[in-house]
Amino acid sequence: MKLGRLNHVGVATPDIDASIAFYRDVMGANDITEPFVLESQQVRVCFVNTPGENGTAGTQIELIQPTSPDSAVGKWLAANPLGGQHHLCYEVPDIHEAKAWFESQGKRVLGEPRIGAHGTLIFFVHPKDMGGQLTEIMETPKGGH
Ligand SMILES: CC[C@H](C(=O)O)C(=O)SCCNC(=O)CCNC(=O)[C@H](O)C(C)(C)COP(=O)(O)OP(=O)(O)OC[C@H]1O[C@@H](n2cnc3c(N)ncnc32)[C@H](O)[C@@H]1OP(=O)(O)O
Ligand SMILES: [Co+2]
Repeated sequence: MKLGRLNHVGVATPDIDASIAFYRDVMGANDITEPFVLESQQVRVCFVNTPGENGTAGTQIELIQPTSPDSAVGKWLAANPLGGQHHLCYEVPDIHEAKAWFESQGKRVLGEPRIGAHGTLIFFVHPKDMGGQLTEIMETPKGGH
């Protein structure tokens, strides 16, 4: 498998509007997308775009607020009420090759690849098999960033 760029850091929050104000007013972010609900993942999500180099896209902070306490992020927030780093997302050129690779390494791939918040195929690998890090794998968008 060929590891691509770190596409985003997933940051869970109990209040996405307060987190947007924090990234804008404290962190000086000037490129934050409008939040939208991704019902399939029971999250309200937006992206804080950080500057890249030489005109390339930088890594994003993916702010995720659960729409239900029974969701993956809702459960995580119950144990981490302030929120914080929830997962890392790396790009790969071929999502199906990557899934086969992680399974060959004995890592638990959570479900079949599905369309994620960036509109490309993604899957997650269980944190207990990844040194404690919930890891999202995402197919590199065809048109780049
Ligand atoms: C914006 C949408 C975008 C997209 O999908 O495109 C997203 O990124 S959505 C993000 C939300 N979706 C997910 O996180 C899907 C993948 N996650 C899961 O399937 C579950 O959260 C899972 C399987 C990792 C844990 O679910 P479970 O029901 O087993 O919850 P437990 O609380 O029992 O956790 C078991 C065990 O894992 C530890 N854990 C849970 N979440 C995390 C995490 N984010 N990072 C690290 N470790 C995590 C938890 O502490 C438990 O450990 P233990 O030692 O047993 O207490
Ligand atoms: Co994500």
